[in-house]
Amino acid sequence: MTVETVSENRSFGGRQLVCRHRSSETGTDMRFSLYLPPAAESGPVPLVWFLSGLTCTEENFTTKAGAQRVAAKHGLAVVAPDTSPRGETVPDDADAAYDFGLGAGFYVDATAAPFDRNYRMASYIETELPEVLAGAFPVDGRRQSIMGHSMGGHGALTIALRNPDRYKAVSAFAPIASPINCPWGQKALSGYLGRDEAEWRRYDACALIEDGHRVGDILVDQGLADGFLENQLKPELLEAACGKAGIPLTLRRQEGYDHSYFFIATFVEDHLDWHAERLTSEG
Ligand SMILES: N[C@@H](CCC(=O)N[C@@H](CS)C(=O)NCC(=O)O)C(=O)O
Repeated sequence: MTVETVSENRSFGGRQLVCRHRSSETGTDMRFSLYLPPAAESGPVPLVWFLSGLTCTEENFTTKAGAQRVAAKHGLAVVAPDTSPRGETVPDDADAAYDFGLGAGFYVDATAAPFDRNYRMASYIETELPEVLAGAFPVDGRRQSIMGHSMGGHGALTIALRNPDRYKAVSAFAPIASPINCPWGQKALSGYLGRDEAEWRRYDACALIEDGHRVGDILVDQGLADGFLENQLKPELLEAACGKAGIPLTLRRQEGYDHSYFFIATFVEDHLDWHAERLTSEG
């Protein structure tokens, strides 16, 4: 499997890469960013996944979150994939809206035409990209964790809930708590999966928890000045689902913070500390 380096920059003693490869899942070229800390020079390091939100590419988190310093401190690799397949032949939203299609893959495997050909972001993140990374870089597949923002927070929670043995930690910034119960999610799930709502449940963190899926514990930060809080994000639904299931959820409601990367950059160190603690403890 060929992985091409698009750019490389030294950062906090490590390497910030942007890479491109051919994806068999999406049928397109895909880009991701990968930070390798100085510790990766001497052997495989734990790998943290960051899944981004609507409109993002691999670039937003990489250039705005300031994660490299903390990742270097803990000896963590951090991968930030793109949020959808892209290219001339990839179908987009009929109105080219920002919340469906390009830049809005929602981390599902689409089953509805014409999206089912390319929009296979669940399998891409869960299966294909881990293999690509393990084959090309000094990352330790037995020590992985996952976090994300907004649509990517939904992705991180749902992927962790479906693969509890794979990820040793999960956290989210302003996640879409229950896509079944918000306009962004309803548009995405009906467009990618069709109208049968039973098929939507494996892509909804609250439904997965209701259906018996479990993770060890969850950290969520949510800004209280986030314009999407009430209509789209609804952390109270995750709080209720975790409460009922007995999943320890640390939900921090942050006064005055909005939905932007200024919010993420403020708390990214707390999240990487949380991940490092769980990635480096035995068991
Ligand atoms: N463009 C949309 C908002 C999209 C949005 O806020 N995207 C978030 C993720 S859900 C993001 O990370 N945007 C890119 C950035 O801030 O760099 C709007 O105007 O309502």
